[in-house]
Amino acid sequence: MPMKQIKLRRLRMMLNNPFTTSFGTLQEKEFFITEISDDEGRRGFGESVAFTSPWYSEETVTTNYHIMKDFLINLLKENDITHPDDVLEVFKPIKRNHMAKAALEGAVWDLYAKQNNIPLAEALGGTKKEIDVGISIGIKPSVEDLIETISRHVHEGYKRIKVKIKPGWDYDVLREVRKHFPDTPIMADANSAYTLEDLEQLKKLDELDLMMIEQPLAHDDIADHAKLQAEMRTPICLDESIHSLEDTRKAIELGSCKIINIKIGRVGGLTEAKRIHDLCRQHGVDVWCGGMLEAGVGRAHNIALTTLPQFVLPGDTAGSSLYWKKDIIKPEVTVVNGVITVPDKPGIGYDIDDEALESFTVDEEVFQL
Ligand SMILES: O=C(O)CCC(=O)C1=CC=C[C@@H](O)[C@@H]1C(=O)O
Ligand SMILES: [Mg+2]
Repeated sequence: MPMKQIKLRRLRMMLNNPFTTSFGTLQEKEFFITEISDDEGRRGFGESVAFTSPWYSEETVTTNYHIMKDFLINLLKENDITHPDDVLEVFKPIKRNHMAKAALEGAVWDLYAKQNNIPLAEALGGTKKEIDVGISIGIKPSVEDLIETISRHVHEGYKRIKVKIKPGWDYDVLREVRKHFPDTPIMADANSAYTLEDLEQLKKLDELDLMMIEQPLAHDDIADHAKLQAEMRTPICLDESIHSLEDTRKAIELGSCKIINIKIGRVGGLTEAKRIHDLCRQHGVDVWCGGMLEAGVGRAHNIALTTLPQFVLPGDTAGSSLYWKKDIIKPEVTVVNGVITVPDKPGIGYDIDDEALESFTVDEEVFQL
């Protein structure tokens, strides 16, 4: 694959609404937009998803920069890439740092699709023309506030509502939510806030007919989740503890979950995401695409991945305007009645709004390949 140069841009964007999880509140997002160009002037784009502090995983915006600049870009320089799937292999000597790897691999995939004049979704083997999406709601100051927010999004047509929970903000809150929305698909995300000592409290959630409970136990656990799943009727979905195809295989073998949330950044890129998808398909494990409060480029990658057939549950890729006053792609991602129409232009399918991109850039650096 012809590749000429890489540009790393550090961006800073304000979220429209603060996002609160069991770890704290996020108001601003800092991340990298990676751009790989070829001699013909084609440009492939990727987006890093780590946060500024390591609360979700060990990676941060700064570790992403260090790993890309000091290791991964050199590996791209030194190795021939004939297909984007090669990138996973080329990056193998570097342990973990999946979000840094995915940020560069995503740009290679977009460039490849553009060089072949096909949509990224098609390059990945996806077939859906439309995808169903849900929305993730952060922890709110009061139950009334939460009910009001859910009500707004249910009326907008989002296909499922994800509510963040933590000890002290779980069963009673969800019971109220269920009372107000008896027929809405509702799920809970605990971001690893519980242990097996909370078994009785977690089992109470079985009454509420939730679609699933996401990552109730430790961020690095697969074994205890298997014990919990054996005790609960509600499907468990793993997020934080699935980093690879191998993790997925073990989780399936142990019965740690019935559903997997695939995040491209968390698993090291689109190639690994696709492999995890394929294994889940073989085993009848449902998957959906998670979100990391992405700007337009990351959002476009999520949409392309979601066109694969085993993404049978609505993902977290909501419309751009819920997150940003202005996004960095044109047009922005729009959701109508909980559905996104997959773009059919080559690559990620959305144009980059260069003016917006420039306006959010705080730093940039160019590397020749
Ligand atoms: O809207 C989105 O992009 C999804 C938001 C969301 O639920 C999450 C974003 C980032 C970290 C987590 O708190 C979380 C998740 O765990 O899925
Ligand atoms: Mg989660």
